Amino acid sequence: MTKVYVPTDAAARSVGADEVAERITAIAGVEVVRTGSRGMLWLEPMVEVETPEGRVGYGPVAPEDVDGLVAAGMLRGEVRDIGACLGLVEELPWMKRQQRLTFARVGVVDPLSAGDYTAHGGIAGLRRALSLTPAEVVETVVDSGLRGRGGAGFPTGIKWRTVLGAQSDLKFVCCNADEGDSGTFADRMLIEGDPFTLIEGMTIAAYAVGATEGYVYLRSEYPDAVATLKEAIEIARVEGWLGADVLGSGFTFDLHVRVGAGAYICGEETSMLESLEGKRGTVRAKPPIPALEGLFGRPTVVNNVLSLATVPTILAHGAEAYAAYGVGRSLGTSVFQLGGNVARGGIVETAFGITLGELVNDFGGGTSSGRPVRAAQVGGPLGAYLPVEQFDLPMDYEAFAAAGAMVGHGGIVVFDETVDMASMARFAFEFCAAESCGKCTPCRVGAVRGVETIDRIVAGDDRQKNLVLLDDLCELMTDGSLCAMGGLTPMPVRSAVRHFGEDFTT
Ligand SMILES: NC(=O)c1ccc[n+]([C@@H]2O[C@H](COP(=O)([O-])OP(=O)(O)OC[C@H]3O[C@@H](n4cnc5c(N)ncnc54)[C@H](O)[C@@H]3O)[C@@H](O)[C@H]2O)c1
Ligand SMILES: Cc1cc2nc3c(=O)[nH]c(=O)nc-3n(C[C@H](O)[C@H](O)[C@H](O)COP(=O)(O)O)c2cc1C
Ligand code: SF4
Repeated sequence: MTKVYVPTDAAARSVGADEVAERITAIAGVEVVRTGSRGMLWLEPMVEVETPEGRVGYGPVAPEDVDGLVAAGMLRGEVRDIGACLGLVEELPWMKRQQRLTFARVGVVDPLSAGDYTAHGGIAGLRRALSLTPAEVVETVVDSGLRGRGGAGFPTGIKWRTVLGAQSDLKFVCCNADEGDSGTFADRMLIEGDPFTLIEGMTIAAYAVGATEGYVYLRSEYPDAVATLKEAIEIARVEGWLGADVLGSGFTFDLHVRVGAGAYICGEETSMLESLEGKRGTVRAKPPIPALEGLFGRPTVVNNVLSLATVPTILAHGAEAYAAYGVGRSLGTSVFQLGGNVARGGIVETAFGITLGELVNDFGGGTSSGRPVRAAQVGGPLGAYLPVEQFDLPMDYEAFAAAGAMVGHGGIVVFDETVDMASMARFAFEFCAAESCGKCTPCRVGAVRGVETIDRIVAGDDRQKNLVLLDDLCELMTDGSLCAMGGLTPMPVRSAVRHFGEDFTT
């Protein structure tokens, strides 16, 4: 029987996936399977067709297309490529060129089927972890080279080693699923498409450091992810993957979901901890680091969704297998996210070392406007703007840092030649002014003064003097801010001035 996979994630549903599924279900001889999204963003749901001979097509299908596709024989497998059928031929190679480890099951399995999960390799990592000592699990993660996928790139295993070594009667694992950065959506897609992987990763983390309780701090803007994760946790408890005696090992760990309230700053780990404790989300000074004094003052692992969701594959296949991907100190794969003015937006999981240009042009297909690409902002709203002349930069934490940029969470937002970089720099300050927690002066006041300074530069008011003032302000915010909100806002500003200075004249 022909199987048609129709995504269930929020983005796909917002463009009619439920109706597509309904219409296709009515066709004899076709089974509809709802999975998470494969990760390609389109204005129609990306549907995949599989016949007994294998996968025959992957492409966008709007509800009103279904009847036409049936008439064309596509759903009976007579048309080999659904993309070609719709005049779009790029999608299948786009998927095949990826190296999906963290996202291996996303778009393949029913997100809430425990049977599907184990049939596709789920729980193998947890079983392996439970056969090792906690210290051995930690060292496996250290050896894999995994670095924090939330943006800062701190080695995950080293963080866990600190928590393991801390003496306390109570320890926690907290997953940062606040995903506040514009142009990032991988955390959401992972949770909506393969939630058990995150649960498994958190359970392994808890075993490794000696924690008994975990929290997922999930943004309220993701109601589908909240519902999916809560249901997955219930199922995991029934399966014995969580609870008083995980897989009969005697180890106890349970997990709770806490929903944020729309503050970007609550993605900063110490604000997130304050919020989890029921307080207003403001930044705590570090040290002490959360690894030593985190949630309710106890040693706490704080990791991003993707850092935790990558741990099961590392445990299942070994540190060496994971570290075989990547370059330099940027090992493994990263889940890059293409957005903005790009022809084919979506998730691209590949080994580190791929260039920015390959991602934007080969995977992304250039701009959606058809005009030439002018710049990409990498790493969210606090990341640098890179001109096309720098698109041969490899996606590598150190190479980006050397270029005055950051890989961050792997979000890439593309702009065409019509972008005005002075207004983008102004926006960086505006964003900081709106999202600042207000605790320290360089950020709270500096962001407002930054907007005014850029306005004077663009108006041609004492331009040279104000450019110097802008540079001073950026230096002060970088060095004097309590957290990376104020500390990194100068990065997009300075990169815009450095690479696109012509936009700052009247
Ligand atoms: N994902 C998003 O939506 C988003 C949004 C805004 C910013 N960011 C990212 O956040 C980053 C900044 O985050 P940050 O301020 O938490 O970075 P950081 O460098 O202060 O910390 C990174 C992580 O390493 C831990 N750590 C640091 N030193 C340690 C040590 N010696 N031992 C154990 N653990 C240690 C920290 O507790 C934290 O968990 C930026 O680079 C940006 O890319 C991400
Ligand atoms: C303003 C600000 C917002 C942040 N938002 C997020 C976020 O939404 N998700 C995230 O994982 N990390 C975010 N971070 C980074 C966290 O503070 C922290 O470094 C991360 O959760 C650690 O996990 P990792 O080591 O697995 O990346 C943010 C940092 C700052 C300064
Ligand atoms: S840099 Fe901004 S967000 Fe961070 S503590 Fe200071 S005021 Fe708050």
